[in-house]
Amino acid sequence: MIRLNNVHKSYGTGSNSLHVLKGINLEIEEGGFVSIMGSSGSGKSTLLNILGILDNYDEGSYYLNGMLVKEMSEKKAAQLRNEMLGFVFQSFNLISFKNAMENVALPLYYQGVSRKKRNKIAHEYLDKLGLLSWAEHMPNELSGGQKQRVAIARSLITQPKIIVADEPTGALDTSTSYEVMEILKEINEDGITVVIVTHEHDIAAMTRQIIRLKDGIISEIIKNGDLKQWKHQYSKELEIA
Ligand SMILES: Nc1ncnc2c1ncn2[C@@H]1O[C@H](COP(=O)(O)OP(=O)(O)OP(=O)(O)O)[C@@H](O)[C@H]1O
Repeated sequence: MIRLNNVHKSYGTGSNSLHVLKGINLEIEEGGFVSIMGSSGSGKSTLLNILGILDNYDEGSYYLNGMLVKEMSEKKAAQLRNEMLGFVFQSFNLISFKNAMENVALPLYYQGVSRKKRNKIAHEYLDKLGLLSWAEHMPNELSGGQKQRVAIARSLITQPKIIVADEPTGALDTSTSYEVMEILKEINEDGITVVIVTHEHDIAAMTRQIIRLKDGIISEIIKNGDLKQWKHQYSKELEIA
C-alpha cells in the first residue's frame, strides 16, 4: 500500500539547507497500524506529510497503491489525497464558527454533496463516534477528547483507506489519549490503515508496528510480537537515564 525507497527531504537551500530525511526505506501494508517515533526534530512530521501527500520529497520514490506520487500532476495528487487519505491533527483543526456536524460534513461540501445528504451522513459518523447529542454544539463547547472525535469523524466521512494522524493525542490527558487510541484501533480493525506520529511510548505501544527515526533514517522497526520486549527494554533505558 505504502512503499518508500531511499526518500530524501531537505528544507532550505545552500548553506541554510537542512537535510531532514536521508534515505527512508519503508513499507506499510494495507490494514497496518503504525506509529512513527523519534526525538523532536527527527523528521516525524516531515515523513508523515510526505506519506499524506501534503508535502513533496526531493529524491527517491514513494508508491501509494502502486502509483508513483512524485510524477503526478497536482490535480491527480489532490484527487488521490481526497480519495485515499484522512487527516487527524494534534490541534484538531476544527472550524470554530461551525458546529460539530458542519465540521464533520465539510469534506463532503468540497465534494459537492448536497447539504441535506452531507448532514445526514455527518450525523451517521457523529453517531458512530458517540457524539450525536453534540451535533449542534460549537467546538469551544466540546472537551479535547470530543473535539478529537469530531476531527476523526471528519477524517472518516470520505471513506479513506489510510488515516494519517500527527500527534493525535498530543493535546489530551492520559485517559482521553487512550480513548482516542481505542477509537483509532477500532477504525483499523474495520480495515483502514492507520499511521500516527507520537513521542509517547505508551501510545506507540498500542499500535502494531513502531518505526523509530534517528538522524534522518529509520533506526529501528519494532513489530507486533516484539513490543513487549521493547517496552521492557525501554523502561530499563528510562531507569538508566
Ligand atoms: N517548512 C519547513 N521549513 C524549514 N525547516 C523545517 C520545515 N518543517 C520542518 N523543518 C525542520 O525540519 C526538522 C524536522 O522537523 P519535523 O517537524 O519533521 O520534526 P518532528 O520529528 O516532527 O519534530 P517534533 O517532534 O518536534 O514535532 C526540524 O529541524 C524542523 O525545524
